[in-house]
This record gives sequence, structure tokens and C-alpha cells, in this order.
Amino acid sequence: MIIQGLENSPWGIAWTVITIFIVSIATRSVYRLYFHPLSKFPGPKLTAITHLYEFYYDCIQSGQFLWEIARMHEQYGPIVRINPREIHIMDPHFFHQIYHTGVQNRDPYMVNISTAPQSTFSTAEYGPHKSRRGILNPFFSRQSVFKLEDIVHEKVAKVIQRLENARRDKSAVFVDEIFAALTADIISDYVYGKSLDILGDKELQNTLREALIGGASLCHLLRFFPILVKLLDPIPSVVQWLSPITKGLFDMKRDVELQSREAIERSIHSDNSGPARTIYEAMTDKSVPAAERTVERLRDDGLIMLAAGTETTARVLTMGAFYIYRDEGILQSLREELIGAMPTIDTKLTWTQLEKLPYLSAVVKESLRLSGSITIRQPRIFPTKALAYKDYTIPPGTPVSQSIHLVHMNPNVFPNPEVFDPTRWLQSPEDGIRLDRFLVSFSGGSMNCLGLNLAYCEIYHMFAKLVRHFDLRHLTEPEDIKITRDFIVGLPDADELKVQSYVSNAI
Ligand code: HEM
Repeated sequence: MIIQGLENSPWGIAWTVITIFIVSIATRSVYRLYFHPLSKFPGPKLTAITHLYEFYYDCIQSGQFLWEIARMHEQYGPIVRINPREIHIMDPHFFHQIYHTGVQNRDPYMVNISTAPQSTFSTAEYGPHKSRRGILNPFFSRQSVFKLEDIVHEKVAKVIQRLENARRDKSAVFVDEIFAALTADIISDYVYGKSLDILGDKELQNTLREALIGGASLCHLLRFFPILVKLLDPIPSVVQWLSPITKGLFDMKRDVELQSREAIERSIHSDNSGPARTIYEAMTDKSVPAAERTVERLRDDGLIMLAAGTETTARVLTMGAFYIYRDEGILQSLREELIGAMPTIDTKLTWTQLEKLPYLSAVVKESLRLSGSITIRQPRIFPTKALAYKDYTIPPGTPVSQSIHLVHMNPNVFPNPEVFDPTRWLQSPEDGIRLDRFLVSFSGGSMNCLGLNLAYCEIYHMFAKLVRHFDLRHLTEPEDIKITRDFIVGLPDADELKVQSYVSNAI
């Protein structure tokens, strides 16, 4: 259909291409608006037509789409079509109907954020995910965490020593850096049996954290341009050019790859008798299909465990420490309870004993709620079943999500959601409300967080020791840590969450 009279001119060809492009966009838009299976769902017309809406808020406006989703719900109600193919629900009572243990897949576009395509996290389909996850589960059960609790004790003691040095020197510390060193040291010890020992480094040089921040900066681009995930390994320079802070990510990948090669090498010469002692031993056991015992598989799961186990828990500790010391009443209530349970500062309690302390438990929950540890939504796809919500039937194959951060900031469930108020957790059972159902930091169902027991164990121990030993006077203000952007984890306006404080002895 070249325009008459212009058949052989470059203009004629250009016009034809442009015309075909416009007609195909117009046809697709009409289909998405009026004939698509999601056409009857509420939402702005533009989001129904194009992914550019989401692209604009996340890639151009720097991680803002989550807040745009909240605005859409204000206008259109609890169920909204947030892009041409996805439904978002904002109803905390419906969270566990989306995230449950039945057959469901992850959204293949969303898993690209991990930069580790062979990991369990990036395994979108239910069956393959289940078999990969089955190998890792035993290492993160409550029983396994109990066995390794000494690692947590030892690293928490190192944090206390560092804070003691800062107290003595009267120097201000970045508590976020200390907590990220703690969690990185624990998870590296846990996964490899060899700690990164960042807490032992004078400068707290944390390549793992740098790698994570670099990787997270790419997350939205990777969703929209999955080809970039394929370029990560063969042409890292392209990705580093797009985002220079990703250099740490590639250094990290190389390190983990080396560990993976060594583990595979060891497994070839091992007689495989007795139960696996380390995660890598389990992943290279001869009972695992050979196609799964590859360097890429070990590397990518190793990377995800290190990544997922570091910044998330560190944020809960940072946010919690910030709020505990900003409110004299909260600090005193917590300290009184801890002094009762730990008569001297050297008293060593177990995680199970700490869990029995009601005020500490309430502080842990409130810290999890407000930490914004994972802000990115995690859509689930029901491959064969339709999902009913109120008068709507969501067709099988549709990605459906509910953002953890929006559940935690819902004023109907958590009145004054911006306020750090541990008493809401103590009051709710008295009011006959099961508030715990709405604490969904670790998501839910069979694809939920693998490391939640380890995270709880770390948080309980660190808060107990911190408050028993020290007072903190923050130089950071609440507006500096207010979460305004979503880059997998919640970020403030600045590129990193930072809390700086002076340390003194607990009074
Ligand atoms: C407070 C700290 C943490 C929070 C808030 C958190 C939160 C989450 C969330 C929301 C998910 C996504 C689940 C989904 O798709 O529905 C996840 C997945 C995951 N987390 Fe955590 N996490 C934390 C700590 C940890 C730790 C300490 C580890 C240590 C290994 C860990 C390992 C993982 C892994 C491996 C996955 C992927 C699981 C899978 O695909 O089966 N996380 N986490």
C-alpha cells in the first residue's frame, strides 16, 4: 500500500511504514479497550492501552508507579487494571487469596528484576519452582535457624563492639551500614560457611551492598527490556554504561561463580554419603537432576540468597532503630521489658525466649511494617483457574498483585499508618482483631520469603542487645527516611536509606 506517485521514493516507503505503525497501534488500542478479556475492569483508559504509562512513572519518574497505583485505587476502587495485562487489588482482606499455597506462577516479566535468571526466585512456573525451592527449604526452617543461632550471636556481638568503639571515640556512625554489614556477614556464613567479615573491616567496605544497590537501580529497565538480562553476562559493559553503579554487581557475580565452580568440583569427587551439610552440597547432590547441577544454577541461587538476605533485614533494623530512639516512651517500655528478661547486659537469651517478650515482639512487627523492605509488587498468575473478587472474575493467565507496602500503609487496618506505634499490636488481640494477618512483609504462599525465620532471629537478637546496651541520638530526620520511591526496596528521595547517629551508654 505505497502511496501513489511516491512508489519509488524514500518518502513513500517512510510514509507507508508510519501508516502501518499507526494503524497497528490504533487497532491494538481498540482491542485492548473494548475486546480484551480485561476490558470491563476499572482503570484509566491510558493504562489499558499501553505499558508506556507504567514506564513513564517507573523509568522516567524514578520508581513512582506504586504511588500512582494507590491514586488509581482512590479514583476507581479496590480493583484496577494497572496496565494492559495486569490487575491490582487493594484490599488487605484479600491478600492471602492471591498469595497462597495452591498452583500459581510468578509473572515472567517481573522475575527479570533479579538479574539472576537461573535462580529459584526467577523460576516463574509453579512445578519447577517447587522442586528448586524444596532443596533450599530445609536449610531455612526454624529448626535449622536454631542450630545456627550461634552465628547470629557472634555477629551481633561484633556490632555491639563497633558501637562501643564509636561511643568511646564520640564519633557518629551510619547505623544502616553497620546493620548491612551484620546481615551480609551472617548470610554469607550461612550460605558458604565463610563469612565476608565486613564487620571486621575498619571502613565497613560492603561490596555486597554496593552490588545490590547497583542491581536494584536497573530493576524497572529490566522488566521493560528483558533482553538486558540476557546481555548481563556476555556484555556487562553495556549494562555498566547504562548504570555505572552496577560495577559491584558484576564483581559479585564473578566471586559467587567461583564459589559455585568449586562446589561442583568438590561434588564430583565426593561419595555423597550422609545428609548435605551446606546449601551448595544439597544443590550438587547426585539425586538432583544433572541439568540442575550447573554453575549458573548455583551462582544464581547463591546471588539471590546473599542479595535477599542482606538489604531487606538491614532495613528493618535501620528503620526500627530510628523509630525506637525517637520516642522516649517506646524506648523506656522496651528497655524495661528487656532489663526484666536480661538482668545484665551479658545475659544471652535464645530467639525463642526473646519471642515471648510482648513489647519487643510488637516493636519487631512495627519495624517490619514500616521498613518498606520489599516495595515492588509480586504478581501471581493462576494458570487454569479464574479468581473471583467481589463482582469480578479475573480470567486464568492474568497477572494479579497486591503490593505489600500498600497493605502496610492502609489506614483502615493500621490507623495513622505513618506513625510507629508498637501498641497497635498489643491492643489488637484485646479488641478481637487478628492484626498479624495483615503483616505481610514476607508475602505468602509457596513462593513466599525463604529466609523469614533467619530474618526474625536476626532482628530479635539485634534489637534486644542494642537497646540493652546503648542510647542512640540521631542526626537523621524523619523526612530523610520517608519512602518515596520503589526500587525493589523502598527508597527515600536520596539514592540510599541512611541513618546517622551518636552512641552513648544506656541510662
Ligand atoms: C526482613 C527481611 C526480609 C523481607 C522483608 C523479605 C521479603 C521477601 C519477599 C516479599 C519475597 C518475595 C516473595 C514473593 O514473591 O511473594 C522474598 C523472597 C525471597 N527471600 Fe526474603 N525477605 C527478607 C529476608 C530474607 C533473608 C534473610 C533471606 C535469606 C536467604 C531471604 C531470601 C529470600 C529468597 C531466596 C526469596 C525467593 C524465594 C522463592 O522464590 O521461592 N529473604 N523475600
